[in-house]
Amino acid sequence: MTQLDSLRNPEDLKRLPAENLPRLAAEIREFLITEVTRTGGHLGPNLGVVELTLALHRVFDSPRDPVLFDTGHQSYVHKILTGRRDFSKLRSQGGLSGYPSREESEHDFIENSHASTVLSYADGLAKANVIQRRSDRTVVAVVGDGALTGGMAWEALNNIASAPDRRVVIVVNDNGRSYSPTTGGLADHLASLRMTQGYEQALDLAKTALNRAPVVGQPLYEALHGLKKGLKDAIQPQMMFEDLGLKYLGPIDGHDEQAVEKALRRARDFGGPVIVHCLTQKGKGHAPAENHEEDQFHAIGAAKPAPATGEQPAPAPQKWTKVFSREMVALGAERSDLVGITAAMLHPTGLAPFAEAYPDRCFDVGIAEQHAATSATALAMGGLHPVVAVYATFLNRCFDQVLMDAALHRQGVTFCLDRSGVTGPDGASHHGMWDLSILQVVPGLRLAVPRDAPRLREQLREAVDVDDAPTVLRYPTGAVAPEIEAVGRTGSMDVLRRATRGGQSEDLLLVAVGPMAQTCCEVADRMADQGIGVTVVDPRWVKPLDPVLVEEAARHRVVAVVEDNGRVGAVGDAVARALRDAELDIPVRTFGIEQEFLHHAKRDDILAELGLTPQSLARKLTETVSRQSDRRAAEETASK
Ligand SMILES: Cc1ncc(C[n+]2csc(CCOP(=O)(O)OP(=O)(O)O)c2C)c(N)n1
Ligand SMILES: CC(=O)[C@@H](O)[C@H](O)COP(=O)(O)O
Ligand SMILES: [Mg+2]
Repeated sequence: MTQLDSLRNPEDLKRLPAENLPRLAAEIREFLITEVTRTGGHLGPNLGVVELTLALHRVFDSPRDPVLFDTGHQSYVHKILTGRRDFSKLRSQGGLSGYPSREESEHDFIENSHASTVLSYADGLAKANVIQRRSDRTVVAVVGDGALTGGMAWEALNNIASAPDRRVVIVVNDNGRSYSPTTGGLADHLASLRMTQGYEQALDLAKTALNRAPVVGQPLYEALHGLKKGLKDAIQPQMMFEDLGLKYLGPIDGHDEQAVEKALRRARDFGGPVIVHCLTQKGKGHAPAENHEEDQFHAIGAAKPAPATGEQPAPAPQKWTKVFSREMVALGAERSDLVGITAAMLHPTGLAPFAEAYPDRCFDVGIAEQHAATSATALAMGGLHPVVAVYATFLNRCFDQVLMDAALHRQGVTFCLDRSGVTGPDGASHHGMWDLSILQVVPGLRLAVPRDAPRLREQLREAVDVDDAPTVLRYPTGAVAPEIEAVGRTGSMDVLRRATRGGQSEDLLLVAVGPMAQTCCEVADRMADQGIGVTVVDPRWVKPLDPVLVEEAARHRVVAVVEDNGRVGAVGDAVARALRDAELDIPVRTFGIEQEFLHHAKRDDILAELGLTPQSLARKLTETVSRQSDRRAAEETASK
């Protein structure tokens, strides 16, 4: 039986002799490498917190002492130690979430995978403990060096530091990386702390060596020590936190489980807010991850089945991100005013090649979308055209900045939202199902949803040519959709299928939003087989809607809109409002994501569950057209 097999809960862990822990850590690493390599997931971050999580659950009493994780992608070890070891369907339908899940365990608190929130939760829970006189409980928050570059973290620190009676232990999991090396002044500061620790070790080595050296040894060591003291004073590494009123312990080797335990016990017994600064390595213990320069296996895909003997592996499909990435590099050569901005996701958003080609024109602001949006507004005011590349779900973080900075000041900022719509394995807080709704209310903002690669290229160019309003493009995760050429264009709207019956009044106008064009064309083909005339259009720019869409609708009996976004307040509602404003009494059906938090599963499986498939849509719309025809026939009969 392995050590891991003997563990059922944190109590079992607490009873383990310390000398057993290195072997347990090795077993956990082996488990993570085996399981996550097969399923895909955040292997690197979790390999980096094995000893740290062991120490957390040996020192604190979860869930009485809530153990909170920022972003939550590094909570696999926490799950293993709290009785969840079936990783067979990790991040898949019916399997474990890749983040903490309140439904899964009483030991889990934060399901939101948006970074930089954990300290706010810690502050709130600590206040609740004081008010409810739970003075013997400690709130523990694990926050990464990347998450600490988010503004919310400092709002929370400001509050946590203001009350010395609140028992909060902040564990800074400092591996020097978000995906790429963490950027910014804070990152430099943390680096200086790491250096301090490096100096401590170097000095210890020097002391040992020099003490052996006759005569010159001791004086030389004193000189070195003076240098280090001076350097330490000069950098004042821990002073920043202590000046805030937070006790600082560290830096500590985050892979020395006993050292972390010792520091955590000190922090717990301190009885007030304490920072325990742990130095860790992303991907620790797995050389391919440790040596992976781009992101140390921050998030890996599921292992692909080996091709049958003799077969060549299928070429990887082109991704939406790659199309954006290449067009940005091309545009960067044509436009010296183009600048790129990322919120700590240079590679995942595809801006890395642009940064490589134009290093002075690309900025990684850290996990700070709000700062990204407002500093982009100022870059535009300064005569440049910024392109802010973020995941669609993270745009929520800077909605006010889009509204009250970029739009209010009518500045030409282009936001490119990758991973829009249903994403899949990252669950509720990662699906990009909000932007088509929330952006509808932003005055002057223009919103494009390209249906395929040529349109992404075309509309990115159209967007960066707009210098008096924010523009937004949004596209999904994964492989780019097949190209669909228009059979005509009226205004800025592409016609993809013209109803076959011709004549004044066609059965159905199907408005395809972006990549849903492929599904809508299949719907039209299915319905044509039933003798139903369907026109399919792609508005391309869904805000503002081109008036030609209303004119086209007037020639149809039913209008339907299909979009990969929450239904409420999105494009479907905008089309319905435009028809009402034109006093057109035509029924409008809107198809999209019901306004609920979606679980984790494969994108295609979720789209099928939502009924956003050709089969389901054709069936529903055939019924709608039939009911509308019957209604019209009845009205005609009644009017005779
Ligand atoms: C608001 C927000 N923006 C971007 C992301 C994408 N993201 C997920 S993890 C991560 C890096 C986190 O770095 P760190 O906090 O240091 O944790 P580590 O992965 O190093 O353990 C980022 C940028 C996010 N989850 N939330
Ligand atoms: C935790 C987080 O926000 C990211 O690591 C995310 O899981 C990556 O998603 P992609 O795999 O779509 O890049
Ligand atoms: Mg980090």
